[in-house]
Amino acid sequence: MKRLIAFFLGIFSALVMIGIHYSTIPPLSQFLKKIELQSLDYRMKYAKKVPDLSDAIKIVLVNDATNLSDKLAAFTRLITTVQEGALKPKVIGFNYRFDASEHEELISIASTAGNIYYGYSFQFQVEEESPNQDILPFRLEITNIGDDNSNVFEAQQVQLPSHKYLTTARGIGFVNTLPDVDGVFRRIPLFLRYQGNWYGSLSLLIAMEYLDVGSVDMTFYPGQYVEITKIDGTFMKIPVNQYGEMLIDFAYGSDKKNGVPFEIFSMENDVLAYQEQILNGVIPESLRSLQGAIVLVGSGGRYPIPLSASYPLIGIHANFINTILTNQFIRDLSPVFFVGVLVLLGMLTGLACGIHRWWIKILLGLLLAGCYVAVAFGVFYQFKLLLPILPVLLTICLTTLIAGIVVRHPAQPKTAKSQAQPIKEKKRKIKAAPDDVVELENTLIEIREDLDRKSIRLRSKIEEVRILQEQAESNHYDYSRQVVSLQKEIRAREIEIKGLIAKEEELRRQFENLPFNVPDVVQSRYNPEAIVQLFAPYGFVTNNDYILRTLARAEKLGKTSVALLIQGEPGTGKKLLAHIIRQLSSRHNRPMLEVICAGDMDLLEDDLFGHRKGAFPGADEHRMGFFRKVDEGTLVLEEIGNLSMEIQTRLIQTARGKAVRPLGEDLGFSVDVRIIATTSHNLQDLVAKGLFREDLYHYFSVFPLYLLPLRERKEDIPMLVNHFIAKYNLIHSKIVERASDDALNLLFQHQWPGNIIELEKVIERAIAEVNPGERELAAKNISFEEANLNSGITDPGMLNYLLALMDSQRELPAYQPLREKVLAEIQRLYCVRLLRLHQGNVKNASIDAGLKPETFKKMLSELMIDPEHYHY
Ligand SMILES: Nc1ncnc2c1ncn2[C@@H]1O[C@H](COP(=O)(O)OP(=O)(O)OP(=O)(O)O)[C@@H](O)[C@H]1O
Repeated sequence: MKRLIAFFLGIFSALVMIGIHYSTIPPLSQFLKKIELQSLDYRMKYAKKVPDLSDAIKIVLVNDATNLSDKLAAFTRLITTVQEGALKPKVIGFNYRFDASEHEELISIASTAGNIYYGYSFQFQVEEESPNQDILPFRLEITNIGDDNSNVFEAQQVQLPSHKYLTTARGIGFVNTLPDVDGVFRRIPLFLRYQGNWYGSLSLLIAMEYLDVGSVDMTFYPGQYVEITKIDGTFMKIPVNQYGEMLIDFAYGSDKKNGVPFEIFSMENDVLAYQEQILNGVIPESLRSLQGAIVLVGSGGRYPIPLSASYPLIGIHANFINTILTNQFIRDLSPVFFVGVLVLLGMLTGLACGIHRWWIKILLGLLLAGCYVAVAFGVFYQFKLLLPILPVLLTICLTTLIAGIVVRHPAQPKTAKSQAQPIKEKKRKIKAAPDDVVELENTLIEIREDLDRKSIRLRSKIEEVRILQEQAESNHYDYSRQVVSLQKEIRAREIEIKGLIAKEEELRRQFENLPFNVPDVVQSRYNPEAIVQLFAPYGFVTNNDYILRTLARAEKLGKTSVALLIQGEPGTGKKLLAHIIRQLSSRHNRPMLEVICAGDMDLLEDDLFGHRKGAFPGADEHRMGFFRKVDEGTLVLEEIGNLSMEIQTRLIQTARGKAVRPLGEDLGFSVDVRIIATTSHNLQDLVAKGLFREDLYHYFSVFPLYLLPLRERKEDIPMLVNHFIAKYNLIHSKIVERASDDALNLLFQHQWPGNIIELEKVIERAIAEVNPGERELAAKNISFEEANLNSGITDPGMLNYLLALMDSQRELPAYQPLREKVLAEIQRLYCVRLLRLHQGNVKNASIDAGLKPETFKKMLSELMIDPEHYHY
């Protein structure tokens, strides 16, 4: 459904793009306009392509403008009369304004020559009033041009419409001597509007003449292009802005490295200097090229480019005419092709919208925009076709954004991975297990076991040294040779162990850099039936694929002696799994101890590592500590995330060094203990907050096992219910066989914040309530509240604390940690009740609590409570 919405949004975006294209240029802000101009500048500047140059254009520069009219009259007479037109150009354009009354000779020579234009503009007739003010169809009648000189002179007064980013010219013919506001010369006008009339430019006139389009139909679409239909039916389009100005690439011809592109003659040095020669019938070879050419006469700088000279117009006209003659103007794109591109883009945008991760969406949007720019540039360079970049880019970005908001995806339920391994969460899930990953993990297990073995051996060597030294002291025998050789061995082993640790570290990093989650890969190979059969006798019931995979991995890892970490919310079965792992391991008949890492940390430290008699006041006896008590066995450390930094430091030393040093002892005792740690915290977060040692985290996190919360595996509920019915039938002497459908429905609806332990309590109470002889648990027997409250206390340390507080025999706990713990637990219970009441609605819950939503949210995140879980 969401994909469909996204797809239609894509189509919609395509329609928007098409709409933008076919409407007149959309009202872009001045800012955007500026960007557009700058992008054009950029293209012009970096268009390194050498332009095609028409050899039809010849430029005659007037070096010295004194007696200009006479000079031009002499020149005109010369080239139009000599040898019956041997030098006669096709068109001559004077880039000057002359007053007919003052320059009679020149005007009369020019007007009789027939192909000489000395004005700057011509007026043309608008054929009809277009219903659409934006479109101006007209017929260009070149034959009329120049007949009425008054138009020429009137045109001198034209003031172009002023525009922030466009040229303000002083009059037709003087255009583009002024730069745009940003100092760049950009345009040449094809058309100018003056007193309600439109005027065409000299350049246009000359170009039309040369192209033999003495009479053409033109349609001027301000802001888009001028369409010129030639007599032979072919047409061309010249893009113009809304003021009739043509975008012209001044880079053409301005490449000074390649020299001046057009052939240039100097009026005084090349042309008039040969006057006598020419009149005698000898035409210098260099001047022959004027015949049949477009001759532009004007004064100016050395180069026919419009950037520095005071009269740069011939450069502009030459460029412009060259552009038309060589077809280098930017053409419009075929509508079919264009629509095709837009629809494709729209659909891709739609697809991008269908992806739920916002950053992928943004990346895709940018990628699409990048593709579009690349296509637009490619099309521009290859075909000289212009794709409207800016509006389309804007549309792509906007549509992606809007669609991102509209196509909302529900928050993803936290998966096993997301809690178990936040880093690896980012990685792709894969179905098959590549052999090399399994291989890699096996190697890691081997290294870890090897490390353990070698550390134990190292310990025994150190022990030997100690014993020898003690014996030497008592029997005065010299053992120094043996001691030296042992110490040598110890050093060698230490180096070996260092190497192994480095190797382990490297492999661990490799795991982290793999593009997928290692447990997922390794766990994907398992036989569900075998796993169910293996775990059922231990009272572990499940039907959930992920849990079965976890059990498969637990079985594999369980057989080894490596330290393990079991993660999961309270009541998900971590302890149960730890017990089973121990049962499956070779240490099953060795001692096992469970320690809740909570309460007074000093006491716990003493519990774990022990002390020597007299180590501190009140230490009347030696104390072994749990590590030594369970030597060769298994130590389960519950809620390892609660450990103080001191204990963490001693723990990693003990775990790595395989030796425990009780308080007050100089030397450590070797111990071979397998540690299984459990936690309901996100240890990585604790590491980030500086509350958990990174090395200890890595020590355990290499082989993590994660148990899903019950709300994410509700398919387990019926099996679990049956399991607990059987268990509590025995205890309460009942004969219940099953739960009714209504009861099961009720159980399915519940979100189980207390997980399986909560379910167990609900069933236990229901069984207790059921009448003797009844065979079915009914919905009425199910009640959650009390169970919730009981299971609500999730921190085992909390209970320890409270017990210690109430039991006068026990040591009084320290106030500060007690206060923090109790407060945190109360906050947690309170928040959970509130969220349940408001079905996960944070805003309402915060109002109820009299807190700002942000404060409430912060509190939830500190307590690691996800409101989504109460959204039912
Ligand atoms: N898959 C299961 N099948 C049957 N019983 C289960 C299962 N998982 C948990 N239980 C039962 O639920 C109860 C809670 O399990 P356990 O104490 O192992 O959870 P925990 O995660 O260690 O809890 P906490 O973090 O609060 O210590 C136990 O009675 C256990 O037997």
